[in-house]
Amino acid sequence: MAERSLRRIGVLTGGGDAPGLNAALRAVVKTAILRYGWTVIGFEDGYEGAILGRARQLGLDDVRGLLVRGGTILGASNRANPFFFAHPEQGDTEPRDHSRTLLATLERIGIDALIVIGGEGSLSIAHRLNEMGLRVIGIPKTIDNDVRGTLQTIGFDTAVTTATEAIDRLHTTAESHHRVMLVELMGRDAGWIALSAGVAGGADVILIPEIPFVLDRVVEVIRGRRQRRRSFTIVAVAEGARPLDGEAVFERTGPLPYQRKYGGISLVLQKQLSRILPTEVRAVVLGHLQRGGTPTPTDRALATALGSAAVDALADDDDGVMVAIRAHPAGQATWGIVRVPLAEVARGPRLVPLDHPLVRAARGIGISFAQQDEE
Ligand SMILES: Nc1ncnc2c1ncn2[C@@H]1O[C@H](COP(=O)(O)OP(=O)(O)OP(=O)(O)O)[C@@H](O)[C@H]1O
Ligand SMILES: O=P(O)(O)OC[C@H]1O[C@](O)(CO)[C@@H](O)[C@@H]1O
Ligand SMILES: [Mg+2]
Repeated sequence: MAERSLRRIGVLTGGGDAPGLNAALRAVVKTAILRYGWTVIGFEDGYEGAILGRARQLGLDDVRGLLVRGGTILGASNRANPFFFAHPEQGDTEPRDHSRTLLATLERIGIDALIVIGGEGSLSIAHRLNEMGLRVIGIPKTIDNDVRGTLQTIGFDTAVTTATEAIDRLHTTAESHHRVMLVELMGRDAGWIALSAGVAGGADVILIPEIPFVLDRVVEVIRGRRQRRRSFTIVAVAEGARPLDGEAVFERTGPLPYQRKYGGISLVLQKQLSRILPTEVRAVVLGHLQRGGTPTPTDRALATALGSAAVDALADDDDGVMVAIRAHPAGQATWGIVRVPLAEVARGPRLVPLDHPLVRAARGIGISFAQQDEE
């Protein structure tokens, strides 16, 4: 039987943490033990633990209470990349390719297959390791929701819930003080959080990386609202948003193209708008509040379904795939689980399509994206 051929599986949580990671770990461990009788080894701090051999067995007692707990009991890392890693015990002064070190570590610990719970970055790494012969199953998690092949990632719903609540709160104070409030939301190169929370929170302007903005258009919206006796304006800004004639605001964290840390666009806009407008303009960077705290019921359910399905995929002898959420083709349920090749996931981040129904609806109700040719 397939389930007897796999006895000892590894699991790690890569990239930034996200609410629901622990719920996914719980589902992996419980399904592996209760349904298949396997042993589960958890690697600490993402790929770092898999390279350095920092690992521990996870039993049923270790995952008790995890459904509602934010973060990840294994620790995470959004820096440790086995293909570009400075090994502390091998005297590396510069990062180099340690993918073979990782494979040797897994072999030494006796891992048959690895479940990688990660975002687009960690799953791209998982794809490369799979090409080198490691048996891998991916689970999509990231508050950014930027993973190809799945409708939704674990953590996104919680981040949008937190961001929406923040916009709701900013509304009342903005209105009382007749201010322009800019709220900067995470998401890297994708605008999913800003779009979803912006629409759900009733923002007046939404700036996302997929639609480069024109500052004059933002000014026009604020002035237009004042003329209609709306004395305040809420602007939801994705951290990766960029002006049509300029660049996003980020720091480089390394030489590779994806080694960027976004943040600060709302403060730049605050200064620019303050120079032009008589109105008071304030900026709020919501930051890691979006990644913290207990997962929403939706994220708990997705994490449980995806975690359990990843173990089933291994039991079916599947390999090199990510378990994903798709609209249910037969329509008996609102969603179903499919398996998507990691090669597809590694093609790059999933950005907001310009014809997305939320973009259309936002425009329909008068929300501005500050686009150059906007009506
Ligand atoms: N396209 C890529 N190919 C290979 N490695 C990547 C890629 N993008 C990012 N990485 C590396 O993968 C690791 C994790 O990436 P990243 O920080 O983007 O997290 P993630 O898995 O996408 O999750 P999250 O976006 O939620 O933080 C980092 O070491 C990063 O340098
Ligand atoms: O925790 P750090 O290293 O500041 O990373 C922040 C980044 O991670 C994310 O929260 C998740 O990918 C992004 O939205 C954000 O740009
Ligand atoms: Mg990512």
